[in-house]
Amino acid sequence: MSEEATVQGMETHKRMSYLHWDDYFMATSLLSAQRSKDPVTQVGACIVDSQNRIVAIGYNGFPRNCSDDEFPWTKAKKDTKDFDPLKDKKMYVVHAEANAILNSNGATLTGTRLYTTLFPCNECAKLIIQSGISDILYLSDKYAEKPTYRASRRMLDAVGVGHRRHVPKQKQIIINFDDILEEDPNSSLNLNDLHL
Ligand SMILES: O=c1ccn([C@H]2C[C@H](O)[C@@H](COP(=O)(O)O)O2)c(=O)[nH]1
Ligand SMILES: [Zn+2]
Repeated sequence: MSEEATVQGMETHKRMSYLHWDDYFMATSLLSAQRSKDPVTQVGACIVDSQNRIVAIGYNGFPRNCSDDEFPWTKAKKDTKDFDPLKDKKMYVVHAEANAILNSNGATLTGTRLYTTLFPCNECAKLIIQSGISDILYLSDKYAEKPTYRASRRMLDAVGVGHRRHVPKQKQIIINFDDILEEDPNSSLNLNDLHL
């Protein structure tokens, strides 16, 4: 039997395949990460209050008006003879968590949860602690062994900011603009006409 009960083509029961809150907020972070121009790691973050309202979102990128085409997206290699620290993206990138906190526009973040696609670094951990965020849910912890991430964990543990890896309830969430347009008889938009 299908999840949505149907009588004569009319849905009579609530839809059961709706998104779980945590998947919803992590998916929001992932969607936000899609805005990032970083060719290696795209990070998205979403801050949510105790009533499950999104307070702010952010992704990793250069500061406002610092051109994505002028500043470097490369990682400068330390042990090479032409090493130039000014050619390293880390000098310029604002991290996703920092952008989310800045985007909260002064709202109180005490007791909020942060959903992030990557476990936060030490600099982000400082901001998270100072802003009063009380819990972190993350997806990837790919840099766990690096000193900056160990320092982050150390600070978060010292002050009791919770952190756990989010285990998605759903394997995937598909967003297909075509589906919406196809069921709209008034849509004159044909996705094949879009210039992407
Ligand atoms: O807490 C964090 C840590 C890192 N980021 C961003 C900063 C960079 O744009 C990438 C990491 O790049 P790699 O090439 O994988 O080192 O992730 C962040 O937003 N938040
Ligand atoms: Zn960071």
